[in-house]
Amino acid sequence: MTRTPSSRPDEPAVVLSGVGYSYGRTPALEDASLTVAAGEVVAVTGPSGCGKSTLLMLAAGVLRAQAGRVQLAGQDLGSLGEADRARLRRREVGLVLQYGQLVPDLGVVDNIALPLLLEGRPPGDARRAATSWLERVGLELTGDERPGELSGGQAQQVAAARALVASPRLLLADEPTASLDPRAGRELLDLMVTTTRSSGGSVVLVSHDNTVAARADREVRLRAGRVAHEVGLA
Ligand SMILES: Nc1ncnc2c1ncn2[C@@H]1O[C@H](COP(=O)(O)OP(=O)(O)OP(=O)(O)O)[C@@H](O)[C@H]1O
Repeated sequence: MTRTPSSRPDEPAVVLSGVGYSYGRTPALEDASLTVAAGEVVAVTGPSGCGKSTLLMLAAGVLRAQAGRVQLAGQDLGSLGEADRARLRRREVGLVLQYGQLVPDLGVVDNIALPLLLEGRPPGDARRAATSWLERVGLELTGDERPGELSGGQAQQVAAARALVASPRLLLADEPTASLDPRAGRELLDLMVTTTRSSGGSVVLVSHDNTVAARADREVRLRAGRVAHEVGLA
């Protein structure tokens, strides 16, 4: 497991303070706050359109908060330019999005290896680690398949492997099991939570699914772009 010098073990993985975000005239989040402690697993739930994915994208620094502040691994994202935000995200965050978002022209193993290659790991090492993650997420593939040849569930498993391969300090997952059958979904969720936690990392799970929320220490419910309710589950 590798930890970067910037991340202290007791520092919250991410802190969102009074954040706001609108897509043009459509408000998505307003004055939303959330702190995810080191090692914590948080489920973000709420009805469609309440701002869950937007919150996740702000936490990852993919979107930039229009109000309030986001600190990722102790760094204020608002003070960083695009390139520095991308670098910090690459180092600290594993992102699993709803539809996998894999690189279409790369084979499955190369997709999984990508975060390690971008960190400068030798290609042979990176591919070996990627191949072992392919098995750990439960896929029996050669590794040369292109994302276009995968089912939705397989694409989610590959996306999870890509997010986990670099031992992220913060795993952010948007409906990570939506395309999987219940058993495969449970197994993938377990793998994501136990692996990230065992290396001291934190997990944020966005989901409609109660079984996903039940896997968390704490559930944060959003309603119409605001944190409506927090439920301790542990
Ligand atoms: N790219 C976009 N352009 C315009 N409006 C958007 C965009 N993405 C989201 N929105 C709007 O922002 C609001 C919050 O959307 P968001 O996707 O964050 O909600 P969500 O809770 O994740 O929804 P779901 O559970 O359906 O995925 C909604 O009103 C949505 O229509």
